[in-house]
Amino acid sequence: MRAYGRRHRRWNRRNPQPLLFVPDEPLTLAALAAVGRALFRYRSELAPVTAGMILAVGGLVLHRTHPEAWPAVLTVTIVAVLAAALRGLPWGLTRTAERAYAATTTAVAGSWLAAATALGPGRSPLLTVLVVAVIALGIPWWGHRRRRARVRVDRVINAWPNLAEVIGLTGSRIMSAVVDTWGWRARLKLRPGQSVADVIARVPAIESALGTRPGAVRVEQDPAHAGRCTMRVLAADPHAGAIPWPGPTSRSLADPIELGVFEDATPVRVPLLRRHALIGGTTDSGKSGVLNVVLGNLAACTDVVLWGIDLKGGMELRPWAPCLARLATTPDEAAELLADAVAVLDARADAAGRDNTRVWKPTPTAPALVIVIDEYAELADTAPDAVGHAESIARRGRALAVDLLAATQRPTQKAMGGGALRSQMSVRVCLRVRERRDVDLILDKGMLSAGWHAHTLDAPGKFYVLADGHNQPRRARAYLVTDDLVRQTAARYADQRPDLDPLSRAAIDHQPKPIEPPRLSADDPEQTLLMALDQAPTDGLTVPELINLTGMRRTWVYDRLQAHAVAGRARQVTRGRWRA
Ligand SMILES: Nc1ncnc2c1ncn2[C@@H]1O[C@H](COP(=O)(O)OP(=O)(O)OP(=O)(O)O)[C@@H](O)[C@H]1O
Repeated sequence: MRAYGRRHRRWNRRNPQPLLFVPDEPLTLAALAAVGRALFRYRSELAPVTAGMILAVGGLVLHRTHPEAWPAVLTVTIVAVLAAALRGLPWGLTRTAERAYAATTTAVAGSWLAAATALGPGRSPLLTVLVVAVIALGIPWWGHRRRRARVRVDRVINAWPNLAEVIGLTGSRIMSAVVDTWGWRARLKLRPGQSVADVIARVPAIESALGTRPGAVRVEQDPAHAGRCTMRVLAADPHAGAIPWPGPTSRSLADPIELGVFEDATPVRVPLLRRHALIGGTTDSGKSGVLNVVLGNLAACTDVVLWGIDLKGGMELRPWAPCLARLATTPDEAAELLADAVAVLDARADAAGRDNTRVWKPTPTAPALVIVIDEYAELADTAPDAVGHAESIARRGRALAVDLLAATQRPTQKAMGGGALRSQMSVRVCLRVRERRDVDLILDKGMLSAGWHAHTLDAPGKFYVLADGHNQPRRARAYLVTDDLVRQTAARYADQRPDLDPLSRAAIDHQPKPIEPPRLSADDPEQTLLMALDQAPTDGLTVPELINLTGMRRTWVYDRLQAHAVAGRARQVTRGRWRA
């Protein structure tokens, strides 16, 4: 190209020449350049054809110059086939299918070259065989998912400088990129002055520029360098389906609890010993689901006594009753339970002071006490006295192994009884929230702008976790503990539950009320439900009453009621009240 306007030399700085360019090379050269660029761009797709052409030319040259060299060609082929099949060499292939493909292709290509060296590539049917082989071996190549992904990534890397300019990240560079099971990830080096917050703020623009689905891009800070980050592009959502709970992995409170899995399939392990935990999220975001995973693990720990507070009439925690030493379902019971926990705390603090020990080390004979509270806001509203006790436990409980685990929809100042409690909770699990600002309420100030975008979580059980060892906004999904698994797990570990140590027991100056068993008792909850519906009063029973009677979870009761309604075995008398 050259600048237009040799005839307009009079143009100078004051009267600038319009910036017009015309090609000064012939059209054929421009066309050749375009074809060359296209061949280079599609070099991966064209690789089988290119290989076929190289073989044809190679065969011709060898036949003309060294026709007697075909045994040497065959020997090299055998060595190359063995290297590809056994070691994946020279491409470093690890998968069996890829090694088999490489070995087959090498064997076919080498045999053809040996034949062409001896006989000449023009000898019938060698050319036909070559064309058929290129097509037959090309099909798996063209269809190979990882190869196509790699090509796409290469193109993005090449186009990144332009894309970055459009997105508003001018000067950033992709340093390396790797294709993985779920998509690909790249290490980004930012221009001096740019920060990861700038990249996070531009995630929707990046998704648009890369042409991905919305919500496909994740950005993680490089812990070692403020000007670097990892950008993950997920071709498909690894958390699209529910992940079944594999069963308890902890045997002691000292073991971290496995809540679910991150998007790269690594498990989410959260330490709970000497930590209070807050689980927040809007309604139906999966708070009880996370509580179930935690309870399922704690039920298997022989050094923890579990107490529960569930002011929804025991709807969520009653199924765990066999493993709970106490369950409060009314505000008065909750206040009493927390007061007793403070008494335990005081006794332990006294003992620790006398013995000059700083921390209470949980053992099966001197277990920790974990108090699980479902819907903390309800407690703050209906039992304000209890809030003072909860705050006292939050402030002093960690060293003495009395921990709180609270779930709530919105941990506002009011709901958290002033916020003193929240500030003591060092494990935060944030499920889907309705309003963006709730992210900062549940996690901490500034977390929303730091990339903890819980308002974009799109399925129950998806969460972000902030805890020791988890300070990056990585999405995870909690395991799903089905109602049947809750029942089985609670029944399995019921006999192994430890009692409080004598010191703590003595601190509680009254005999706690035993957990009320369900009024009807058939072994099969399905039978219990049908009996309850049969014997229900004329205005029917509410769902919480049915949960109480069957000992099953809300979702189970709803599902069974729908099924019985369809089969004509149950009907809704008025809204929310059921009978046979
Ligand atoms: N990890 C999970 N994977 C898949 N589905 C889940 C998961 N956790 C919960 N769910 C489903 O989401 C629904 C709501 O879950 P859950 O009752 O735990 O929500 P919640 O936040 O406790 O609701 P609420 O605020 O009304 O008590 C249920 O149908 C449950 O089966």
